[in-house]
Amino acid sequence: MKQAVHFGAGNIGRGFIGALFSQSGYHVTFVDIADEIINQLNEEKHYQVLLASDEQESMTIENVSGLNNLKQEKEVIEAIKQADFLTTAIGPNILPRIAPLIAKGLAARAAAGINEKLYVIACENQISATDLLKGYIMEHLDRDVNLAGVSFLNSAVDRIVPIQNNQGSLDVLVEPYHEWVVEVTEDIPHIEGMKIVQELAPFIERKLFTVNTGHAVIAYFGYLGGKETIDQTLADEEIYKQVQATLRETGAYLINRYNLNPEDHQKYIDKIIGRFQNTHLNDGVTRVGRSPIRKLGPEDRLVRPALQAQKAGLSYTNLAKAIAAALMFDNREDEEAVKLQEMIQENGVPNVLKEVCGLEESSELAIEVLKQYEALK
Ligand SMILES: NC(=O)C1=CN([C@@H]2O[C@H](COP(=O)(O)OP(=O)(O)OC[C@H]3O[C@@H](n4cnc5c(N)ncnc54)[C@H](O)[C@@H]3O)[C@@H](O)[C@H]2O)C=CC1
Ligand SMILES: O=P(O)(O)OC[C@H]1O[C@](O)(CO)[C@@H](O)[C@@H]1O
Repeated sequence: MKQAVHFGAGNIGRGFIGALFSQSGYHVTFVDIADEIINQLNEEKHYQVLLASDEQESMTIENVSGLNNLKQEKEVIEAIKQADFLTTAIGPNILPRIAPLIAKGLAARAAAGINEKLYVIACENQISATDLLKGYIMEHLDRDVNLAGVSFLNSAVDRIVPIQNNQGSLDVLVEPYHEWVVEVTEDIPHIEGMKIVQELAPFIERKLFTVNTGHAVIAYFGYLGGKETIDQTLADEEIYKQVQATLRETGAYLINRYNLNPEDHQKYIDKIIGRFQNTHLNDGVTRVGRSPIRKLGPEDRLVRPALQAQKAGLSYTNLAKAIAAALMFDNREDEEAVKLQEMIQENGVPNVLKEVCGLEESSELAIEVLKQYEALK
């Protein structure tokens, strides 16, 4: 049987990427630090993916097992030796932590003279996540290790999978929509639901700066407004208009940059807003707003489109307002939110804009964000 090794047996791992491999006839070995999930995968050997829709369809995901990367290093290395695909959905900040073990697996493959193809794909909300992962792996590999059969492919993943409200069960509730786009310039085995493109940039920017920007706007304004979930927040007319105005700004940048058809792009935006309104998902604003330091990074969903819009002479006021709202995300349960608020308390917003967002104090965007921050306060 063909083999996929997937790091991260969480929501996207079980509810999206692992499920597609299983449905494509692969055995999926999930690698995770969560003992409970790993043990359950090995005992039950299957789980359900449930669609968040009126029809409540479900599908059984079989041929799955689990390994704990902290306790079963040898077994993970062996699984990587046998793998046809190695994927991750673990969070961009965790990639450096799993890279040493992946490097050991690749070195073991090379030492055993295994020349079969292995495709490595990081499935994270991050531009060029696989390139980043490759960089971390290379730091732990000797230069002479033969990687001839290994292809590192960048990708964009889009499926809303909320935090699961079913402690003790492997089943995952997911939205019906999904898109997995992989940048490939060679022949690659067919995987159900994987879309192949020659150039990923338009796809990942369109997705990050529409789905993720829109979601972030809802999450941060929803949090400020004391809302619990994304669909509840969107029912607030003022926030709904704020989301639309922000997506008009990212849309103008995307249309200009990638020569998109404006009508088609508006349809794309409308469809995404419809996905956010799904009442079956019960998706919390704190999940969607999680890790604000990462989300405020220079290459991420708020600052990058704002800077690009500014450079292109387009409006970015609403994006600046969203950045200001993100700076106010003071969820005590979120490690990064706590750190962000400490940074603001200790050094002030202009310093955070420089350190976290890469914005000089005198830059037009920093000045606009500060103005919006004061207004929101
Ligand atoms: N949930 C969603 O709707 C979407 C999430 N994504 C991206 O997918 C990635 C994963 O997100 P989720 O599945 O939502 O997160 P999650 O928290 O449900 O899953 C992450 C998994 O990684 C495991 N993990 C953490 N540290 C580890 C380590 N050092 N070694 C091995 N396993 C470790 C956790 O135990 C957990 O099971 C993130 O980059 C996210 O941005 C992308 C699209 C949609
Ligand atoms: O997973 P992240 O990057 O923390 O951000 C949450 C975002 O990711 C998603 O889970 C899926 O794209 C969205 O729901 C949301 O925009």
